[in-house]
Amino acid sequence: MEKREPVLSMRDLAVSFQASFGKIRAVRGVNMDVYPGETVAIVGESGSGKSVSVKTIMGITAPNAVIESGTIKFRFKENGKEQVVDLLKLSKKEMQHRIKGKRIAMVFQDPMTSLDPTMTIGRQLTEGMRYHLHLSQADADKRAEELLEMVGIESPKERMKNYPHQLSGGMRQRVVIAIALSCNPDLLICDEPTTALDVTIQARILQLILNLQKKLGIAVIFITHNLGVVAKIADYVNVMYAGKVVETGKAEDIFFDPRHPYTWGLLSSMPDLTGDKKERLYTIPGNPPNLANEVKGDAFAVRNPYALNIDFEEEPPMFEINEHHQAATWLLHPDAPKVEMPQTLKKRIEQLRREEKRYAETEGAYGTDE
Ligand SMILES: Nc1ncnc2c1ncn2[C@@H]1O[C@H](COP(=O)(O)OP(=O)(O)OP(=O)(O)O)[C@@H](O)[C@H]1O
Repeated sequence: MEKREPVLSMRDLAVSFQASFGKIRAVRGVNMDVYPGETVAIVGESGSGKSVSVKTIMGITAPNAVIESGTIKFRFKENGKEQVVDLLKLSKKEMQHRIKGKRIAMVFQDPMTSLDPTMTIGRQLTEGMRYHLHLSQADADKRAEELLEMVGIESPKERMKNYPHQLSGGMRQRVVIAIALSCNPDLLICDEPTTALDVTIQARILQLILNLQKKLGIAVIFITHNLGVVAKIADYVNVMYAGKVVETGKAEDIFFDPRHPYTWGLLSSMPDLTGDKKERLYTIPGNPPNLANEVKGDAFAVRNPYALNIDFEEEPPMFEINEHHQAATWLLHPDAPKVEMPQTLKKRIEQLRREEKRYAETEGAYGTDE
């Protein structure tokens, strides 16, 4: 069997920001692999470094960002030949010409940040195709119409003449997705793509991304702090805390066999995990650490009811649970005391399993595409 190679492979990425009071260590050594045709979710509380990690992939970090270390290898075909480049070594011009919008595209939370209010939808859709794919205006127009149709926009010919403000929020995000897909990227990065939309529209946009991902077979990195969303879309999950990935695994590892107490906390505090509205939810005590200070030991220790003495002294390495599941917690050290996840979480996971089974049996879609 042919060896599977990741489309994107991030190693030891560390990014900090220069602030007037010192350095903020926003991303502190992140590894991540994304394979063709698979969806990798990044989850974690606000400020855990999700956005900074993916913005670094695109080379769009803030001017005060400093890349302290790391490599981001990206594999793609160029002129029929396979290429592997370290995105961190490419110039701005090369990123613009060879990668951005062409081979890696991004969908942000607020569609208005990606759309130009002064340009028609048609022009915004065709620009990238003309620049990257060298299509004639007529061919680009034709493909733009097809793309709008694919993302579920009716009367595409008419819509092409509209300006962004003439569309609803949900429609605007569909247009952004169409633009992102217009040059057939190998990797699509979605940073909270549904958060700014109202709940019913959120489900539809999510279903759209899911359908397109399946249909086109592209790799997707999906950032969210909603684990309910992750359960529906992800093949792999990276749980981030204070600038690090603290647990990584297949979706079933993270949802059915979580090992890091932070993941336990996240799963216990997610309201839409099981859909039981009456359930009383857990809140992870305290706040994430201030990354302007040096972190000693495990950054989660002070909030962790299961912390061991060593957690306050030494940072835990990644312990392997199986070949695709790892977690950075001293609880997995062979000498650590046996600690189990909280009973209430165990019950939630059992309920989630039952729901998954029911969902699989009925093949029920949650939300529809239209
Ligand atoms: N330009 C900047 N200057 C200083 N600090 C920054 C800058 N950009 C981000 N940060 C800090 O970096 C850390 C990580 O931010 P990031 O946006 O990646 O978090 P996140 O996990 O994506 O959170 P959210 O879910 O709220 O988007 C935060 O502490 C944030 O305040």
